[in-house]
Amino acid sequence: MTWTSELIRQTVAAIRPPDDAAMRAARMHQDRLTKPQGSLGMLEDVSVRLAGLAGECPPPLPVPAAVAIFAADHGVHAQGVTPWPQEVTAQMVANFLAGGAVVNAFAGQVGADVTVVDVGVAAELPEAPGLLPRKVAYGTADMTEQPAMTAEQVLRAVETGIEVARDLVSAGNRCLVTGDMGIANTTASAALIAACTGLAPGEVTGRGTGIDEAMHNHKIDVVAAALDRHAEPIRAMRGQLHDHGRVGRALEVLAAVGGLEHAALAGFILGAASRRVPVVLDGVIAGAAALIVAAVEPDAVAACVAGHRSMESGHAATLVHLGLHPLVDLELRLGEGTGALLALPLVQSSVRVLHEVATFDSAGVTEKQLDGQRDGSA
Ligand SMILES: O=C(O)c1ccc[n+]([C@@H]2O[C@H](COP(=O)([O-])O)[C@@H](O)[C@H]2O)c1
Ligand SMILES: Cc1cc2nc[nH]c2cc1C
Repeated sequence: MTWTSELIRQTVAAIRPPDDAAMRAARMHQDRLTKPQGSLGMLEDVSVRLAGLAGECPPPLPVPAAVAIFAADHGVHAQGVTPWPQEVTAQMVANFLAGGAVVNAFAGQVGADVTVVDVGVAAELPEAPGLLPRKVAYGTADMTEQPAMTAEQVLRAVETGIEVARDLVSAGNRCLVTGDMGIANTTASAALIAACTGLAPGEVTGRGTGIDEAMHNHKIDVVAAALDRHAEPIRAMRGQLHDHGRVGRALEVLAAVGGLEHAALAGFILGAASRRVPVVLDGVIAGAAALIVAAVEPDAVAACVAGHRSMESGHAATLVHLGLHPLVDLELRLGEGTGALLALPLVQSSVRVLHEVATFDSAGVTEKQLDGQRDGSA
């Protein structure tokens, strides 16, 4: 069985490590700007990381930005892991396209374009402006019974994400934002997070859209059952050194317990990284996809900015594992791309500082005095 494709291979091969010289230049430039050194806190780190990604200082302004909402359904829904009926996925897609969801309000507020991608919604969706019909399957299979996706399906979904990233960048976008919609996708996310981090299902399985304790306990058991069934590919991925098989091993785990939107999001992140364009991650679903990306190509994480920390348990551990620091923490647990969109102006502001803020020299502002200068002895 082939667990990679020419497009995926080329995309991964194009990903480069961050450029040290550009990062050093950005750090030095930050230190010359008219502000006390380090006073922009985490925003300075974001600007330095984006300089490393772009390979130049200052990096391009991450404007304009576009959010891609990958929508799909999940066979594991049949296990009773969420109180919401599966048709809500398709209904929310219609709501996104009509402009009536929270993601539309937030995208409007920050000037981001919205694209909705049907990568695996169980229902047939009518054509509509703003909808990319890229259905790979009518939802996944139940991961407690068999792999959620076939090899062919996971590859097509990853390729879809790569192509969406490529097309949004070709259209002029300089920042990509992840969005997702899929009833039951927090169960698949928990399984991916447990598989990639080695943490126990009870530590990474959250309450999703809001479930009671009994359903939460059952959801943990469902995640544990899926991990047991697919223990072999998970062990193979976690035991691997960085050899040539790492892409296939990670994608086999993604196929076993992931969703079609996770696969497309993984491709979207890889596509952004290969084009050296930043991608702002939303919550636990994008985080789970990013863990697979890190297993495929660790350097791709340099393209990622963690927009926020979701309330969903498992997301905090995911960010620690990725080495990413969330920009905002507003106790959100909505998905759609909402947390990432709120963080977008912070990312953009961090880079604008490198472009526009005067230096002490150019503005004629006196710099902080050294100890010796203050007491007149130097
Ligand atoms: O982004 C998050 O961290 C997040 C946390 C909880 C729920 N969600 C959203 O809620 C849906 C999945 O919830 P559930 O309970 O059906 O698994 C899906 O459409 C996600 O976008 C998203
Ligand atoms: C109403 C609703 C909106 C959502 N947006 C993202 N996931 C969602 C889940 C539900 C149930």
